[in-house]
Amino acid sequence: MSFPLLRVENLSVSFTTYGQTVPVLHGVSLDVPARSQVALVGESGSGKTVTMKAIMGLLRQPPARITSGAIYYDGADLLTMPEKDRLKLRGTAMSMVFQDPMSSLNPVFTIADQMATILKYADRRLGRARSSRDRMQRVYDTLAQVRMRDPERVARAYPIELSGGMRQRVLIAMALLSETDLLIADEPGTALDVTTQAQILKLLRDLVEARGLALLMITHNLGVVRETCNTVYVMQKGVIVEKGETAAIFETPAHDYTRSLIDAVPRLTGGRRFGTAEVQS
Ligand SMILES: Nc1ncnc2c1ncn2[C@@H]1O[C@H](COP(=O)(O)OP(=O)(O)OP(=O)(O)O)[C@@H](O)[C@H]1O
Repeated sequence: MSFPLLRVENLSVSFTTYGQTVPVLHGVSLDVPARSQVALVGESGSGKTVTMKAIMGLLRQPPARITSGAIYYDGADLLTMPEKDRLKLRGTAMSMVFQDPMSSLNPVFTIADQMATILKYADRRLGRARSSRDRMQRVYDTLAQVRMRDPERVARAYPIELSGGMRQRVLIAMALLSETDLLIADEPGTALDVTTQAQILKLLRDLVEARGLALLMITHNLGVVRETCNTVYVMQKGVIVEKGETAAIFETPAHDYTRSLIDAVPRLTGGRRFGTAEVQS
């Protein structure tokens, strides 16, 4: 059997709180082939974050419990492999870009400190030797790759000294530090104004394409999907209700729920789409 880079197969998860068990994912399956850009879209509470956490091994069990399924990375089941092998993959083969830069960056350390630490751990996990000078050079180079004009100044800064857009770019740089094959992005730029978010999404798409990475984008916004992904999985109440090429999904959505997500797409140009009519603000 040939596997895509990432395959989630028949994944079911439930949560037990106050003695009550509530299933939240019901047999979720999705594929992310190498070098593809795939979106998992659904409204708040549909189960996107739980899916992402299960993939990254960040689901706390309990209260969560994976009741069925498998998650294959490069053909190996992440759910049954020894924890040390899984840790090796996280932050090296697959990395995350989080949506909220302020809570993902440590306010008391400079950007350089935080990036160098990530690099140090990635090097250690991969058994790679690198001097601290080489490490700093790599930090500057990576900041330049996310289009920071003055990487050395940014590296010296504390998170509070940077704008929201710059902080989001730092998070992308952090995810790129390791030679990752798969980037999982959780609504990057959501907290930013639409123009800055559009720049962040373009940057992400350019980097993913230039480096031949696979991208799994998690979002509630089909507008973000249109900017970044070729394939879409639509999730509702823990079930994948529709899957298809992005253009086809926008053209002929098969599911009522998908149609309602399309109708709710905020325009990056300002304005909003209601049905087929476009209203400019
Ligand atoms: N720790 C938890 N304990 C109990 N239930 C949880 C927990 N985490 C998530 N859930 C439930 O799982 C379901 C899916 O939540 P999830 O966070 O994956 O949604 P989401 O699609 O990512 O939403 P959002 O876009 O708001 O982040 C929700 O019903 C939520 O209440």
